[in-house]
Amino acid sequence: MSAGDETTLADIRQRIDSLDAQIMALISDRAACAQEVARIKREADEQAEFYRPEREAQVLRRIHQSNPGPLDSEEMTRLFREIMSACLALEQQLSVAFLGPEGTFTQAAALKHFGHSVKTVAMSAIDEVFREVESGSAHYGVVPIENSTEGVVTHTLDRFMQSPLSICGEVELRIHHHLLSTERDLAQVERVYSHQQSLAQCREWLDARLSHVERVAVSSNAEAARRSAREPGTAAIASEAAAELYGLGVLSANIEDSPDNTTRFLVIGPRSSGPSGHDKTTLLLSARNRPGSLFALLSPFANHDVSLTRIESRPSQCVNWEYVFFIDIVGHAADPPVAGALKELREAAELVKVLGSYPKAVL
Ligand SMILES: C=C(O[C@@H]1C=C(C(=O)O)C=C[C@H]1O)C(=O)O
Repeated sequence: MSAGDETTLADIRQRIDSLDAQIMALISDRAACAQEVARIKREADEQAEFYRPEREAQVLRRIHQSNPGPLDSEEMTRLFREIMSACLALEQQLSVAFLGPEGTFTQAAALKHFGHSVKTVAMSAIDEVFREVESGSAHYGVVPIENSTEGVVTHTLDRFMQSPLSICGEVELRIHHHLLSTERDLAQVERVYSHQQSLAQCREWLDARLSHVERVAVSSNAEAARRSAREPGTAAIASEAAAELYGLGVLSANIEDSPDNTTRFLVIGPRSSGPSGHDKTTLLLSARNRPGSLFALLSPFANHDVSLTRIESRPSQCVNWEYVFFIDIVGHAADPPVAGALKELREAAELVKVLGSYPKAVL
């Protein structure tokens, strides 16, 4: 490097220092605005809602769409996710219950959705996450819904049948599995712990690289990491967060057989979200037990041009009805086409429960 390069570097670093000072001043201005918003909300209503998922989704969408580069839009949006999280924490420190233990993918989903300025509280079962939010001990909860890793979808769906809570958000998370261990060498690994689903999702890799090694299924990936940390000669298949938390090294990264393995989570809270412009609605429906009843449930959506993105049937836990249907549709319950479909549906169905309208996941 020449003396000229050194001078240029010094100049650029000086510019970076000055930009950092400006960024800090701007973030502080933004934080002061959030405090002002909090004051106004508190004055208007003692039980004020500080967290506004629809507003946050709109802010993040705007950032995602208007990012000029060179930073990737996802990266820029993540930075703003954290700025907003810190601003909201000035208004109110949120507590978010999640399906634990510490280091699970559900915790990663909670932090992805709310940012790192919330307090996450580990629960040992989905039912406990619901109860923690129902009792008001936690403000919000995060539970897996379409989960290729923990295999608990039906549990979450069934719990909605008896819960007064609403869905106020969704989170999508790319699932990467890593082989974690305190050992430095694959040859030292004699046993691998993980959740049964994760073992299945890494089967080809395990067959190729660790075919001789015992595979032991445990209750969660985080539990696998916890055990492996205490037992020499073992490894766990789990997330990067679990590696950090339990002091394990990454022996081999991204060992999942299918690289685009995504899991969806729901955010549950006392009420659903306001309209953000790009929303989804989840409904719980049951039909009268007679021929053509499923058709009667679905035709109102077609009549009002509302798209269905998912339909799931579950045995009802009631004597009156045989099955209930969980249906995801595009749009907010307050959007005219959805409102029209719901009105028509209420005449045809035995039960129509709007589990929640919420912004489509931005990140
Ligand atoms: C500032 C507000 O409150 C919270 C913080 C937000 C932010 O920092 O941008 C956005 C929505 C709310 O969760 C608001 O309601 O506008």
